[in-house]
Amino acid sequence: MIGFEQCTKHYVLDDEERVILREATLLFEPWDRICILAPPGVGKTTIAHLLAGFTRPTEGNVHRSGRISWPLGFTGALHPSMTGERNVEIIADLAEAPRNRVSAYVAEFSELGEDYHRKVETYSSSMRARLGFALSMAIPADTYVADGNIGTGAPSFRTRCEVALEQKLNEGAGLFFLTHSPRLAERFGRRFAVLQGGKFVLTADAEEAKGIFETQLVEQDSLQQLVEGFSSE
Ligand SMILES: Nc1ncnc2c1ncn2[C@@H]1O[C@H](COP(=O)(O)OP(=O)(O)OP(=O)(O)O)[C@@H](O)[C@H]1O
Repeated sequence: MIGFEQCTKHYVLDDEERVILREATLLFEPWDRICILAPPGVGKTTIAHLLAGFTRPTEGNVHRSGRISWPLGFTGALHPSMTGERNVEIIADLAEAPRNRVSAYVAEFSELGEDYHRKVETYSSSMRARLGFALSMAIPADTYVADGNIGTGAPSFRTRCEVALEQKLNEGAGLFFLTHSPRLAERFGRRFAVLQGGKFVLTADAEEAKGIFETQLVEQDSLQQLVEGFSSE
């Protein structure tokens, strides 16, 4: 099993504590397809980073085994003064994946054309994002980690990303996906949860998760209006 066991994660910023997880447990098989619906700003990226091994829990354990991807589309490892191609070669070597195959896949998938051979610092943010997502799909994983959306940029590229991920899942890979999109959760998930009070709450199906999530959105909106009301007084 992989996942979270009695896991607490909080940040302290300017004496203010932000709790993301509070003694939360969610254990699953690497090939499970878990989608967690959560409103904006409650910690989706942080939780994805915990499972990807980018950050550590404040308390408790994160269990990782097999090949767990970094969050899909992650671009933080790209070195700006190297070309897209050189970055891909280095990352393929580190992941012990065949660099020629990985590079050919990324060049084609990212649709960067000649820019693939230019320095990453010359890329627009959407070009970086395309490179990052193509790389995520090119490096094999047993469990893919994602937060937010699947893919980025133009609708045609997003569709391409969704189709590519679906193919990996159909081939047997697992998915741990935190999102605010019920559509994406329903499309990619087989088990569903919401994040509530810093805990993972598994639901019977996508419909139940969506119901709880929509209530959370309404509550978040009401709270926001309340705060704005106070600050304008
Ligand atoms: N390194 C950090 N130090 C302090 N606070 C942080 C840090 N990283 C994130 N946070 C805070 O933790 C909370 C959750 O952030 P996170 O990015 O994980 O949420 P999210 O659900 O992915 O957000 P969004 O939906 O906007 O993408 C936010 O209040 C954020 O300001």
